[in-house]
Amino acid sequence: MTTTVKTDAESGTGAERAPWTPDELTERLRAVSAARYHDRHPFNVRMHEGTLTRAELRRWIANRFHYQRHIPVKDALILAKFDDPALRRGWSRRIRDHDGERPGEGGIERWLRLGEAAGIPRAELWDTSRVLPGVRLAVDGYVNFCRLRPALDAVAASLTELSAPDLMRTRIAAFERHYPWIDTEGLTYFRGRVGQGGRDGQEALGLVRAWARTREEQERAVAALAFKCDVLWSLLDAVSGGAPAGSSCGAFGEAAGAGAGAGAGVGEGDGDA
Ligand SMILES: O=C(O)c1cc(C(=O)O)c2c(n1)C(=O)C(=O)c1cc(C(=O)O)[nH]c1-2
Repeated sequence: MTTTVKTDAESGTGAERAPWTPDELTERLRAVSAARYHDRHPFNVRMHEGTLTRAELRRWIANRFHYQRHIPVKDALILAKFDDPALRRGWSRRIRDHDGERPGEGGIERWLRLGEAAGIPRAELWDTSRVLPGVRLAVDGYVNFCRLRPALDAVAASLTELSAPDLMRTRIAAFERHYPWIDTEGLTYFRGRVGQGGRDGQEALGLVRAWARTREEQERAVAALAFKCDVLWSLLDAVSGGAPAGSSCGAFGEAAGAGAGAGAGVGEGDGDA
C-alpha cells in the first residue's frame, strides 16, 4: 500500500491543518467531555437529585449491565490491535479488572451484586430480558466501533473515563443519601471505579497524546471521544424512555409501555424517592 502525503500547501488548507501541540489536543478532548459527557443527562441529573423511582433505578441497573458485560469484549478487540507486548500487558489489566482473576471477583461480579442489592436476581441480568432496544444499539455501536476502527480511535473513545471518577463520587453520595433501600455493599463497584477509571483514563490519554501526531489523527481522536459521549447519552435516552409497548424489557413493577416518571410500582412502594 502506498500513502501519498500532501503538504499543507498541496492540500490547500494552509496553516489551519498544522497539528495541535499535545496540550492543545488534551484541551480539545476535555472540552468535548465538558460539553457532552453523560453526567449532564437528565436521567443522571434526576438520579443525583434523588427523584428516580425504584423501577427507574432498577431499569438503569439492568440496562447498564448490558454495557458493563461488553466492556471486556471491546477491550479484547482493542488488545488484538496491539503488536507490542508492553501495550498488551497494560491493556489486558482492564479485562482482568472486569472479569476478575477467578470466579466471584471483578467488576462484572460487583455489578451483579449491585443488581441483587436492588432486588434484581443475577439470572435476570444475564438473560438480557430487560435490555431495551436503544441500549442494545448503543452498546453494539461502541463494540463495533472498537472492532472496526484503528487503535487510536478505539483508545480515544475510552477517554470518557477521565470524567468518570467525579461522576462515581457524586453517584455514591446520591445513592447513600436518596436510595437507602439499596444496601451500601451494593455500591462497591462504583467505589472501585473511582481509582480504576482515573488510572485508565490517564493511561489512555498518554497513548492518544503520543499517537495522534498529525492534525487528521488528532481530529479523529476528538471525534472518537464525541462518538463515545453519544453512546453513553443514547443509552440513557433509551433508559429514560422505558419499555416499548407490550414488552417487559424495560419494565420493573410498571405496566409495560409506561415511560419515565410513570413509576407506579406494583406492591413495592415504588414511588418513594
Ligand atoms: O457509570 C458510568 O458513568 C461509567 C462511565 C464510563 C465511561 O465514562 O465511559 C465507564 C464506566 N462507567 C465503567 O464502569 C467502565 O468500566 C468503563 C469502561 C469504559 C471504557 O470505555 O473503556 N468506560 C467506562
